[in-house]
Amino acid sequence: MSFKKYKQYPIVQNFPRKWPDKQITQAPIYCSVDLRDGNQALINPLSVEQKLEYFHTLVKMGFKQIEVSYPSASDTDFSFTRKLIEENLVPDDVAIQVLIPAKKEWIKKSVEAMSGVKNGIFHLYNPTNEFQRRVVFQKSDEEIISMAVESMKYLVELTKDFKGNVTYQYSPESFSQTDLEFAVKICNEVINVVKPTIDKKMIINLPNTLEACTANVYADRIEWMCENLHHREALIISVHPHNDRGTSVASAELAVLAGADKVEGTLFGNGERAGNLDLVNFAFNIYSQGIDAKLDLSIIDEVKAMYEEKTGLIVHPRHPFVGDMIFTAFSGGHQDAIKKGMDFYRTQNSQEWNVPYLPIDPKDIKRGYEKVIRVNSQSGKGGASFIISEFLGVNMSKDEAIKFGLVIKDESDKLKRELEKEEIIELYKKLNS
Ligand SMILES: CC(=O)SCCNC(=O)CCNC(=O)[C@H](O)C(C)(C)COP(=O)(O)OP(=O)(O)OC[C@H]1O[C@@H](n2cnc3c(N)ncnc32)[C@H](O)[C@@H]1OP(=O)(O)O
Ligand SMILES: CC(C)C(=O)C(=O)O
Repeated sequence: MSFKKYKQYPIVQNFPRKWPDKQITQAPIYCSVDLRDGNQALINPLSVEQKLEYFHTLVKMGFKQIEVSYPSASDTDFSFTRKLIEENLVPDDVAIQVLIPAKKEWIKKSVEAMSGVKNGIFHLYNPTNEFQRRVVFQKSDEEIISMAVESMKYLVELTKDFKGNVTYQYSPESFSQTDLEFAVKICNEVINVVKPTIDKKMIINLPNTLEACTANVYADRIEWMCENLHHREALIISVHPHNDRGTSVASAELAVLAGADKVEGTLFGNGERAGNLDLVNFAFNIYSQGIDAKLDLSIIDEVKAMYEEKTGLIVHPRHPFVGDMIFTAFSGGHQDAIKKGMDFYRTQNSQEWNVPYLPIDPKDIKRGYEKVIRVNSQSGKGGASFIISEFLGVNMSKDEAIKFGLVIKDESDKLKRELEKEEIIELYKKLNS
């Protein structure tokens, strides 16, 4: 094992960045790529029926852009796209997106899959980083650019008679490892083919295909691209962060500050390797800043159950905002502050959530308060007295709470486990009978 075989990611030199002084003030456009990028990372990709149930959940949550398939990958992906269109299963305000590699036969197949679509996003991609240009594709820079340009021309030609709304999206795939000069050159050539206008925009998606830099560097790269792309006013800039360094949420947030209008990601971050951007985490971050997240996050436990069932993956109990243990405190200091904070919130009838250690009100996602305070030998008087006041309606004096807290701590330490709410109530009743 040697760190010497890795090299440091280049920063954007002498760049007068503006994004550090900005704040997120509204939710960006979300695009769920669960049914494509998430799907291609599953041990067993989803069936048509499973995709359909998943799709309905995404629609129910409020997603307006959903990448539904890679139509040239499999019969399942092709048939699912056809089913959505032929059976009119896509609401009018939802656009479906398909991923298309830059090869004629695959473009043709993808266009066939989208025939009759009401709102379609045709997402063309080819890898652009130097290593892939030279080693994987063995093409010159001009040939790689020509691959993108000719493919986009072919795509535009094949879709020119479509009656529905057609939007083109281009990704310089592996943008994360592509030098900026080349990335902007290839994107500008593709933009020249589509000729977007303010009224008919195209999407340029700048993926962090392999996350290898800190979030601030990704933001610099996005802002640099925004400043150097032609016809910025006619573009929707999209980002597609992966999570190889575990910082995809930060990358997405800073990229939005840097000018991104759209973010692509998946529920709970499923995706290749360490995953895609976790859109649930991202949206809750927005919500907990007092901004409309533009997704129905109140049904997240229902969504989580669907996700775990379909993907066979488990959402970690400490997953931000939604894990099973996310609103639970065992330690005395935290419990004491939570109890005092909750009492204050209720008695003052406060409109502003400001309870220590609880980033949001568990009730927002239809969770009760019973899991907020759980008692073991790390707990103090606050935990036990919270249980007694919350579930027995008895408010102990401070002295009484101190004594009772010690009884509970000893009992839990002796049993070497957490005490259930019922056990605590039982002990309280016994001591007071
Ligand atoms: C970062 C991302 O997520 S990109 C999306 C990646 N997703 C997927 O690949 C899932 C779906 N893919 C598939 O089902 C298959 O790879 C197919 C159907 C596209 C191609 O299958 P095959 O013809 O067997 O090719 P295979 O998978 O071995 O290799 C990929 C080939 O496509 C080429 N290729 C890869 N990406 C692209 C692209 N965007 N445009 C054009 N060609 C491409 C590769 O250079 C390679 O070409 P070669 O066979 O001439 O060497
Ligand atoms: C096709 C592109 C957007 C992709 O999935 C990636 O680069 O991760």
